[in-house]
Amino acid sequence: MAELESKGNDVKLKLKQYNFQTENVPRLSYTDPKAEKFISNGLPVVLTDTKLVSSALHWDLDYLSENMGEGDFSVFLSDTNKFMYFDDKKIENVKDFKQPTQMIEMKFPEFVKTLRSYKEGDKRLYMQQALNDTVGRRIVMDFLGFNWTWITEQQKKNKWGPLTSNLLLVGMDSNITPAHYDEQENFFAQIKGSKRFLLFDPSNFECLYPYPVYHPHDRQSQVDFDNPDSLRFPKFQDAKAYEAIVGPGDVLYLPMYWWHQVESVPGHGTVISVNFWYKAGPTEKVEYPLKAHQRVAMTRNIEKMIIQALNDPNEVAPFMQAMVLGRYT
Ligand SMILES: O=C(O)C(=O)[C@H]1CC[C@@H](C(=O)O)C1
Ligand SMILES: [Zn+2]
Repeated sequence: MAELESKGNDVKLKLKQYNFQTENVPRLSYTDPKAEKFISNGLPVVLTDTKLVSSALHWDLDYLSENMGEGDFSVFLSDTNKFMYFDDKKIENVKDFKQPTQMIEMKFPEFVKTLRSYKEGDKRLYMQQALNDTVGRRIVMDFLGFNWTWITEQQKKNKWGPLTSNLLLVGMDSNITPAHYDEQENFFAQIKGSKRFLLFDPSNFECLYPYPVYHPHDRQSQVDFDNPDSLRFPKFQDAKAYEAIVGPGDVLYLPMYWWHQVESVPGHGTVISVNFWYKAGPTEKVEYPLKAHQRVAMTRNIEKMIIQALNDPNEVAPFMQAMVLGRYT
């Protein structure tokens, strides 16, 4: 991280600047009591010394090529540096939906070869694949070497549900995952290269205009951060961002429902990360006023109920407008 800090201004220069203010996410040792407090309060924090993925810090393209085994890996291709997620099960709900990326299955060596032969104008690549039991023995050993003691203690202390997956991310620098939120708790471990996170508290729901729940881009912001449409999205300028830059060995606690845009920092070549997604724990006691993320969860349930009841995504907007316009406005 020192390298990044010493080039503080340079990194800032290389990084895109947006028109919203950003505040830094704290960087703390995992031994700092404040760090545990952030996690238990569902606030983002960068932990600098968990050694969570120390056993994988030697991972690079050659090592992974030799040891990732014979499995197929999901590789996304994009004409731009943006890789917006979409749920292909919801494509039928939206007429003329244009897929922003294509996904192809590749063996790891083939992925590396394609990555290394990339030239300007080619489709950009981003491998995003949950680690599974098809990986080679060395990767299994590295995986077993993760600091499971610490992370399992966090899972228990915060009463989270089970670990659902570890997503391996291998991408080109400058790749961007546009702003979205997930419904799981996440420890995001950086292995090679650096990533910049722009994070927004769930209460920014009104400023980030998520797609409708029935849309393939459910959970993704409709706002193009590079060219925000202030007429359609007037509150975007009020969004309050936090920024975290993570380098090898850093772990970002990314609370569920927190919005995040993830940018692979230019100039570092291949960027490798692994995330740890945990199901949320049970809500023990409902306290009022409801928390922002609980309100978001409520909007999702209401939208799902209306979609199911009307059985036609095109009827949802008129129905909700009829319910609200002139009555609650
Ligand atoms: O871990 C998460 O929640 C994500 O959104 C991952 C999916 C794309 C990844 C990236 O680093 O670009 C981040
Ligand atoms: Zn995410």
